[in-house]
Amino acid sequence: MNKEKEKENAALAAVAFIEDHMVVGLGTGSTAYYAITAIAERVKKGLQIKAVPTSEQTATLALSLGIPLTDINAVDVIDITIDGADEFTKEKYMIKGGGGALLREKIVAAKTKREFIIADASKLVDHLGKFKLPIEVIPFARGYVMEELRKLQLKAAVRPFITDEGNNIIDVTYGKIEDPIALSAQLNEIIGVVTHGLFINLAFNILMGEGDQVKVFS
Ligand SMILES: O=C(CO)[C@H](O)[C@H](O)COP(=O)(O)O
Repeated sequence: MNKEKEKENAALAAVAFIEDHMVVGLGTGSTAYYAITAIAERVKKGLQIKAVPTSEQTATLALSLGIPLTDINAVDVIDITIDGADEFTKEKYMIKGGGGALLREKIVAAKTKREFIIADASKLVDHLGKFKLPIEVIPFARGYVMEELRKLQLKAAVRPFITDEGNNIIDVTYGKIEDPIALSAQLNEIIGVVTHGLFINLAFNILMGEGDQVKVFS
């Protein structure tokens, strides 16, 4: 079974949870794309939802497909969000932000009752860290944060990319993250860090396409 079919199967399984009048968070990336197009098909057939996009890229896509959007600050809660991940463990720890949308993705996830993460089977890992960890920093703090990471003897590189919030991203090579919870707290302490790509206790279910099945991590 190819990776694209696994992504699509996971996306379709998640989209089935959406009901009329829900507020739906729309993720960013190539896996979320399958969910967004499937949601658009249901909207065309009469599904009534309001959607909150996690990036400008997703907002543009959703609008082009006729999905009605709303402002995140105009809703109290998001019922369901469907988003991708760069890596995840069976404990539902994740690295996100490969596409640079981590800040809005994390805010949307925090405001969501049921966050469905969709992925193909290649994203499941025993330990996080093979994927470089994105850290979003305000531009003024870029040099300072790079220096702090150097002091920790970490390999870090500024990504040639500006986020939707006008910030920079530093990608850090860890190899293996032994304790994601401790690392998350440590990174949050660095002045100038807006957020990082470790998502802990934010996924409700992870739906992973594997062959022609969809495996659920809950
Ligand atoms: O966090 C993300 C974007 O910021 C994406 O969810 C993540 O990069 C996965 O993308 P893809 O589905 O294309 O592999």
